[in-house]
Amino acid sequence: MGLFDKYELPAAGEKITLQNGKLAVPDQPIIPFIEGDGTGRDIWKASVRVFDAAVEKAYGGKRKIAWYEVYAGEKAYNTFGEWLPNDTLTALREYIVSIKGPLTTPVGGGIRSLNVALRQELDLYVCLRPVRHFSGVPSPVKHPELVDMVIFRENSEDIYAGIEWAEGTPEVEKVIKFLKEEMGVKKIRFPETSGIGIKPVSKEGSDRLIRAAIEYALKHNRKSVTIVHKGNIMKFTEGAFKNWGYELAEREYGDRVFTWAQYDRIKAEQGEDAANQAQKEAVAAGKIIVKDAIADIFLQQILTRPAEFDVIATLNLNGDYASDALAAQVGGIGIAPGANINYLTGHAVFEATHGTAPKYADLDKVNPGSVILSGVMMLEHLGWQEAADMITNALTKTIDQKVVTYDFARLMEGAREVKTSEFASAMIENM
Ligand SMILES: NC(=O)C1=CN([C@@H]2O[C@H](COP(=O)(O)OP(=O)(O)OC[C@H]3O[C@@H](n4cnc5c(N)ncnc54)[C@H](OP(=O)(O)O)[C@@H]3O)[C@@H](O)[C@H]2O)C=CC1
Ligand SMILES: O=C(O)CCC(=O)C(=O)O
Ligand SMILES: [Mg+2]
Repeated sequence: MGLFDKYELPAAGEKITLQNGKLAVPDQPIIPFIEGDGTGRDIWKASVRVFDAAVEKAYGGKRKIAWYEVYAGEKAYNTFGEWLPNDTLTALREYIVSIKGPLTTPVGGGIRSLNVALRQELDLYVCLRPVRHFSGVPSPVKHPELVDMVIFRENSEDIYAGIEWAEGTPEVEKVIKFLKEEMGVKKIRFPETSGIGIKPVSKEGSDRLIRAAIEYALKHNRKSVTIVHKGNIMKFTEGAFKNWGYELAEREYGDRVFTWAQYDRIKAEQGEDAANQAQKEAVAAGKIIVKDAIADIFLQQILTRPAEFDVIATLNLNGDYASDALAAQVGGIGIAPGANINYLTGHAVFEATHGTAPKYADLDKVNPGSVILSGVMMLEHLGWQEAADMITNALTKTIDQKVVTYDFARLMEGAREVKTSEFASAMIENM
């Protein structure tokens, strides 16, 4: 039997492979893409032209991406009668690096998130979302340039595991009975009418996420890693995440980090001045400060003192909220890129932070910037830095010319509002 049940094999290109833990990228790599639902369709059409133009210009035709369409969401359902065909998972595994548009998830019922399913099936345990300001991009805050953070969101656990039972079902009745009778739980306020959700958070899952964040901070000369959690309330999930983070930082990176757990120990033994002095010396020695913040105050402080935050390591739900909040500070979700990565297998699925924005679907209206910048992250992941830089420069230049889509135009003086496709064309002209 062939590789796929329903899909044809790619017509052109060669496979990316993993050799000695590193990606080996041929000049014509096969890269699967999922177009996405809703505005995903408008955005993909525009973005792919930008990617192809940049690669062509950067390498004079020597390199070219062999795009390979795979299906998920509405297009998959309409074509194959399945929301997430097995062939898609096979392709994403086989070809290692891919990119996707957003996929719709119904609220309160219906299918579970296909986006989350892809992350779980490929064990893409890091959701990496860099947030920084591009000059000229309109922002609701006075100093958007102070925001330069990289979110490491745990991508395989937490309430996104989808372990929940609906109110009124025999299943939830059974779970509530078990909790009351066998676990001594007395605090379910309305046991007759509750739905129940379960939040699994493991040491292994937390360790690998926090390790990836610290590795990133070391590699990119960042100043700090902040572990963001709600550990005062959820002690054995979010609180444990914080504790495991400090333990891992000291155990695996002892000579290259200084943690606030260390600070607290020094303070308890030798006083506050000694602790401050120890932290000062660590900073002077170029060590990374590993600290933590409770999620609610974190959301205030990223607004009031963004310069104090750098790399962020957090659990799945916190990371989801923080991503959209931080995106707003640097110009909105129209320009917020991301990647889902397994650093051990090399598998990576690049995708924007935003969703399908259905009210704008097929209007050729929305900002393609998030997917375009996700593509920049993908090109960097492939080691095609020249093409990546060409796109970033073209994006900056186009925005500087005040040629922007509706989301920026409504916040800018003297902007020329263009369609999704026109923005891509303007970028290509600016390369
Ligand atoms: N990874 C994924 O595939 C994700 C999927 N989703 C799914 O998407 C669907 C819709 O979710 P929703 O909560 O409405 O969030 P969306 O991110 O889809 O849209 C919310 C708002 O964000 C703005 N926006 C989104 N994309 C762009 C863009 N490219 N350019 C400019 N502005 C943009 C628009 O704001 P305005 O109206 O102010 O112009 C839009 O109304 C849901 O089914 C959800 O589950 C959500 C997030 C991620
Ligand atoms: O899967 C979805 O529909 C939403 C996911 C999401 O909001 C995210 O990953 O940021
Ligand atoms: Mg989200």
